[in-house]
Amino acid sequence: MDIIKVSNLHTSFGKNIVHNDISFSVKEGEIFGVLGGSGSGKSVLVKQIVMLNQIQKGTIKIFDKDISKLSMQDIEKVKLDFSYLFQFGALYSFLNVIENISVMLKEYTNLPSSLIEKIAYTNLDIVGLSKHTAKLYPSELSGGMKKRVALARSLAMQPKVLFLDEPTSGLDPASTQQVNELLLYLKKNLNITIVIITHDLETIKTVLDRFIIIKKEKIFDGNINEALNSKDEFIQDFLTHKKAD
Ligand SMILES: Nc1ncnc2c1ncn2[C@@H]1O[C@H](COP(=O)(O)OP(=O)(O)OP(=O)(O)O)[C@@H](O)[C@H]1O
Repeated sequence: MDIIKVSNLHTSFGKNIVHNDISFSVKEGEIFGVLGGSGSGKSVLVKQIVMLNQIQKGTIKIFDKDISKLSMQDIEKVKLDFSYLFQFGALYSFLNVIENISVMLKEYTNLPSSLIEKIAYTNLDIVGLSKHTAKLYPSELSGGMKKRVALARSLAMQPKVLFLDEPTSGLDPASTQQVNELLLYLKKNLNITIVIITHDLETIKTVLDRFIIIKKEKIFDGNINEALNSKDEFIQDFLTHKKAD
């Protein structure tokens, strides 16, 4: 089943044409990548899907519903099924780890605080952090740990679709590998669809089920083997990082 279906999307800012007739779909349960060089419109595209940016031309369907035709009530409902982790998804510096993970639950649910704490600890465990980290403040965490806490906060609301903008940016290779393993673990153990913006070759090769590459137009749609077999020079350069940044 298609969870997201983007059709004939056109986006421009003044004379800057960012998306020229982009269509693709994301299937339930897959880890899907949105790839492209810097400024190619990846973030704008994902923000249009999560309804933070306006669609100028074209349609986006979520769970088979055209998002431009949703009622305010439906928009709120769909937004609860989504979790969007920004590139620099900052933690609240004045809250400890477990409080950071609980923030959304406190704001958007009426659950008793004892249950919220339980859910927060469960998600701390899911992202591979021990309960000894629960009372630490963000300034006491490594970059990789901060990413895990931000991920735990996103997962706490039990989203159907998780959107991640550069989940491994700024991490060393070992932490990158750990986050990649975590994403595969989430896919296997939680019933979740993940859409990732990434430049990271390791993530592209080991984590993504399928991906698109955009460069105004969609220039690729498929899996890593298909991409590696492509005769397109841009795609080959992209996959060897000559053009990814
Ligand atoms: N609100 C806006 N007004 C004008 N131009 C915008 C706006 N938002 C984005 N852009 C332009 O749209 C283009 C795509 O931006 P976007 O942030 O989606 O790129 P990206 O592919 O995510 O880049 P990066 O990999 O560097 O994060 C850029 O040229 C950017 O300057």
